[in-house]
Amino acid sequence: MSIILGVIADDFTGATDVASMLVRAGMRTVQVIGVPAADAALPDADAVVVALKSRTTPADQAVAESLAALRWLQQAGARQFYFKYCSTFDSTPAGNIGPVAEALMAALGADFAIACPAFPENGRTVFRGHLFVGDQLLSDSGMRSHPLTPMLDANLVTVLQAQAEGPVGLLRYDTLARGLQATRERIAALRAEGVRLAVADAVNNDDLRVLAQACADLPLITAGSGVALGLPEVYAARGWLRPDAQAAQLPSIGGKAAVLSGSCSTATNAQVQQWLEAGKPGFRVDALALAEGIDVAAAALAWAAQQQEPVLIYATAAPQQVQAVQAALGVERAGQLVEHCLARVAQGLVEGGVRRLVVAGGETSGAVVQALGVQSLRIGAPIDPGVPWTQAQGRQLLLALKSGNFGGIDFFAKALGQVA
Ligand SMILES: Nc1ncnc2c1ncn2[C@@H]1O[C@H](COP(=O)(O)OP(=O)(O)O)[C@@H](O)[C@H]1O
Ligand SMILES: O=C(O)[C@@H](O)C(=O)COP(=O)(O)O
Repeated sequence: MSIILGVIADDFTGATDVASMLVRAGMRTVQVIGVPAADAALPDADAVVVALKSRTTPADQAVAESLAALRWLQQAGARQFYFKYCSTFDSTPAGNIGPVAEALMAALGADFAIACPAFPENGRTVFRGHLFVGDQLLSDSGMRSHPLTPMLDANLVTVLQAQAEGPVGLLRYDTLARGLQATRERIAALRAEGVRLAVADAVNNDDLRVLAQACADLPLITAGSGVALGLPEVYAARGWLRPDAQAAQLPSIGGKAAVLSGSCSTATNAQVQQWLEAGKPGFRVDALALAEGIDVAAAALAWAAQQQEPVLIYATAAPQQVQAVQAALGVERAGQLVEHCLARVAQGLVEGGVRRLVVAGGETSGAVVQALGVQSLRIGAPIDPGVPWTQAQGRQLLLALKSGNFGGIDFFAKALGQVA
């Protein structure tokens, strides 16, 4: 049987987030790492999420990879497509949300798509086109000082218009509140006005469900993971999907456990601090030492081998420390040095018997998963909203890829506790 939904995700944690949303509602979902070979076996699933690492690459590269993912998903028989980006709309004036969305639309012959990063369960809401993180505007939140994609404007219409060639409009909360018919009519009016991408408000899950239904006949949805919450219901109503209550089952896997953290988000900083304050073992990766050529990965692995309990190895640092490192090394070099180090540590840990690994940070997870040679992930139950345990397919290895800003303060211990 061919798949129903084909998702193109711009980073690896974002991919597990949207996959988790689909699995939760009974859609059997597989996440593949990168675009599979043309002759690769088709996963037995209702939805396939292609995880790219295209959020911060040059826009033309992100477009090319996303189009390759689209072609593969089309060949796999997908009936609808979904471009998943971050619930905090992580991007730069050069992209990559606008260019990728427009390229996918062109390839699908679509004249309209919504753009909605809302994920109310995790505090991301869109109101009058402005993105809130909890009670703060995006631009007042910790995303202001993100190492790679600082978000300085909460007005998504402005942010997206700077990245897009076609006109960007707004689909407002008061239309959604009037229900499906009103939303469909507004979409028709926006299309008639020539709007090609419309930022959609959503302040709660009901809004997301209305959006999912209103977009049921559009070839492409562009969104965070939130809108996906309403899709299984749409597909079930069409008779395409029989929800599977076992969709989130993973085997239990014994062996050592560890946590790697390269995210510098507010949430991850608090999670790392809590772990250390609880007296659990932690090793700090010093980015400046990496730049001096010191073999920090080897030191971290030697230290980890001496510990009896699960370890945390982290580069996570407060915004001022990150800025100081970036001033010394440059943003890209600092990021790459840290990612490369944590990826090597992951390889060493797995070689040393670690079978349950939590990784914090999207780019970091991308580097780790690639270094471990993982090709696809089966998605399990969520630990906290948006972060499921996953199993590297065909391997005795469980991975929890945590989006930087997701998870409660005790996330690391909670995650490990669930698969102890
Ligand atoms: N101490 C540090 N100094 C500079 N850059 C860092 C430091 N720690 C981590 N980084 C880099 O910051 C980036 C964090 O991005 P990511 O892993 O996607 O986290 P998030 O999910 O919070 O966005 C990565 O490129 C990582 O290598
Ligand atoms: O939508 C989200 O917030 C996440 O799924 C996501 O994409 C997070 O990315 P990182 O913060 O870079 O992990």
